[in-house]
Amino acid sequence: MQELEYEQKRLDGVLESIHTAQIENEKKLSRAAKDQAEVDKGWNDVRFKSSTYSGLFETAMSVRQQQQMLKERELAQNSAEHQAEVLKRLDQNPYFARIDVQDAGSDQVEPIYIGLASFSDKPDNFLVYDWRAPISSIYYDAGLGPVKYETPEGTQTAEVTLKRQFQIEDGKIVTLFDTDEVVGDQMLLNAVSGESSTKMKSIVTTIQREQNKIIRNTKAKLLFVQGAAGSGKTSAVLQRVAYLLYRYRGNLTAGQVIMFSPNQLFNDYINQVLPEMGEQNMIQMTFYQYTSRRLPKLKLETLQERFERPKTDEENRITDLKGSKAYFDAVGQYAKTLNQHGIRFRSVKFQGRELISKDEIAEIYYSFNENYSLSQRLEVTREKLVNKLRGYVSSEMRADWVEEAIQNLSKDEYDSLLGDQVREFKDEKAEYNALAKLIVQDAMRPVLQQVSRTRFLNINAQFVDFLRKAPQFITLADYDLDEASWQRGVERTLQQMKSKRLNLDDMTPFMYLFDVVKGSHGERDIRFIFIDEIQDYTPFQLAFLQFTFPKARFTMLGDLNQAIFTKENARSLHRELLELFSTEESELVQLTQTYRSTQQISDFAKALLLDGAQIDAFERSGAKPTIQVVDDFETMVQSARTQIQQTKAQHETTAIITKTLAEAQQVYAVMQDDEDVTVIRTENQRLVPGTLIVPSYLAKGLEFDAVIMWDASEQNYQGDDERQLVYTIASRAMHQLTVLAQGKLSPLLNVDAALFERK
Ligand SMILES: Nc1ncnc2c1ncn2[C@@H]1O[C@H](COP(=O)(O)OP(=O)(O)OP(=O)(O)O)[C@@H](O)[C@H]1O
Repeated sequence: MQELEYEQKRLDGVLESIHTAQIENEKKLSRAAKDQAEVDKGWNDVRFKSSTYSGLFETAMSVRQQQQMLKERELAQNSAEHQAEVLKRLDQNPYFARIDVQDAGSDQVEPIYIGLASFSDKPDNFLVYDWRAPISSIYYDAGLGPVKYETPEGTQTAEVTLKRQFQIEDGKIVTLFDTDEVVGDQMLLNAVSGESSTKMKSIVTTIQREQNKIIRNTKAKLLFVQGAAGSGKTSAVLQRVAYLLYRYRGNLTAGQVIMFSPNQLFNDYINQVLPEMGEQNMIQMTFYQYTSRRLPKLKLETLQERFERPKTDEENRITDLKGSKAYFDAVGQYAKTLNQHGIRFRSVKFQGRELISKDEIAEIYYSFNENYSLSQRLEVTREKLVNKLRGYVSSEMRADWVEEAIQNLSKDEYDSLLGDQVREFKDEKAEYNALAKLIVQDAMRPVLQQVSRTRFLNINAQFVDFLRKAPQFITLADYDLDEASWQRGVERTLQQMKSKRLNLDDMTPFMYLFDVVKGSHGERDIRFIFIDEIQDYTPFQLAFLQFTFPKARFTMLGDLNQAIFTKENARSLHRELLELFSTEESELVQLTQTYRSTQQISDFAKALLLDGAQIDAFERSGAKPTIQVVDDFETMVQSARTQIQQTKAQHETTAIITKTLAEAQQVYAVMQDDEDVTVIRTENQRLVPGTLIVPSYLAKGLEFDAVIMWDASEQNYQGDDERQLVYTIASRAMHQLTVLAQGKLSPLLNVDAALFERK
């Protein structure tokens, strides 16, 4: 009790200091606002003198001065504003843990209080340490006793004599307990027994040791995290972003960090975590969005198409080939041949007439010696073409259309054409020439622009040429394919391209070829790339991302058991990754403990896998999953309704996860008049509270209190390659899992009868 009193007193003191700091900061803010007003007033004194050179110079100088002042004020204001936010957050919850640490060589034991941000009332007197500070790492890493922790100056040894955890609400300590474990199980239990919500939560107070390793790793060029469903991969990685922004503050901005996520719904699900921790959000994208940004004119197949479109065996084998690293290398080899011959151009046209033919462009392109790279060739070709076009201006000035245009000029058009130019001409001819030149230059501007944007490259034709020749650069037989089957595949791609569409299989190679031909050096200012659900990427895509972000460190998270798009190929992914990144630069972290689901659900989900050995359930008890096999659709609906009512009574929410979108629509059609039911049709929707009906491929990464797996019948889930899908669906459930099936249960759900209840 004494301890509680002591801690409450200390807390009161800290809160008081926070309030004092808030008042000080308020003053700063209003001072900054006042200064701002003065700067604004200053603009009125900036005289725009533009008739003379010295006048212009003077104006520029005073503008520059104003800008400088503006910048300083803005900086002051921003930091004061930022500080206001930090203080507000600290006021709500100043800290969540205390560790007592005695550094080696020191005779003092120092209590360290850990919170979401650092706070000191005077220089070097830290009342709260940021959870990302080097010393805070101890809290997550070790129990009592001797410890080591990393500091910018090197490894430090110390002794931990106390670990204490707090829950603080409205300025009062509601719970306090001491522990000798890493992060006490009780605290973790409290954290994970909560209900699901439409937004992911931060795990800052209960980060586990293995997770902490992921969060604080700064060495690896490739950090590969293999973790079971619900093992906190995504949670840990969001903390990692926050950590990196802190660790490299001043040198790293949120705009230099990109997170590739599986779908938009997931983006929406995680986008509160960083702002709630007081950090800016990183750039979040799906690979789909990335490609559409790069190639807006080509439409990539949607997730639904990728998941549901039936494919023949031959198509599947082609897909395998196109996802391989060997195919990536094939693009590179093909591109090399373009140094000698074979580049495809489009002629440069003006008003429908061909000004420079393809052959002419090719002649220029290949007129440079073999030491030129593709990008240098393109660069000098572009320059030559621009010069050539400039040369056309004088011949074009004599064209009939120009004469006609001049004759038809109205007074206004005449004025705006000449703009600021002096209007005194020697004679009529000089006037005519001046006008003609301006008219032709105007008309040609778009052509010049196209040339400078290298539109004369015919990338579509180039890509088709590559597809046709690819068998020269890759061994088809390795993929059980022959020339004829390959060429049939090429025809299918061609058909798609006619309607400006591409599959993901083709889209990435297309972008890569485009980049290589243009000599792109990638997006070099991006420093960290995070890829969630890595198992759904192909080695080709990963090699491409590495090429695109050459300066970035990669963190890849995945669960090979949830490979619902790439299926069995995902198994070799890690090996292939090690070919992209050298072994010394890569680190693999495995997370085996799952936190999302109750022990009963985890055990059941694990049994669905053939080799689910490396999954440890967290000890949290709940009801066993139920399996109910019924005769018809109506009874399935009935059972679902009963389950939803039960979950609702406990203030929890249910998701019905169907295999396909069509099924989701079908279920929605009969349930739409029930209370609070929403169907998720596309990834661009938002998650809302209430009952959700979601197709499986959109449920990736999400979690729900209760999950109803819809129609797990033999008819619906047949092949062994759907095992991972079944596992992914089952592992979305936190407290309750209900499997419904119509007719006969899928053999994929044949697990030990002790693991579930049959209804
Ligand atoms: N250290 C932790 N403390 C508290 N809760 C945690 C911790 N780690 C994970 N969780 C909780 O476990 C659940 C699953 O975490 P998360 O979604 O990050 O897992 P995941 O590995 O990305 O899962 P999946 O692969 O299935 O998408 C979340 O509710 C998360 O809050």
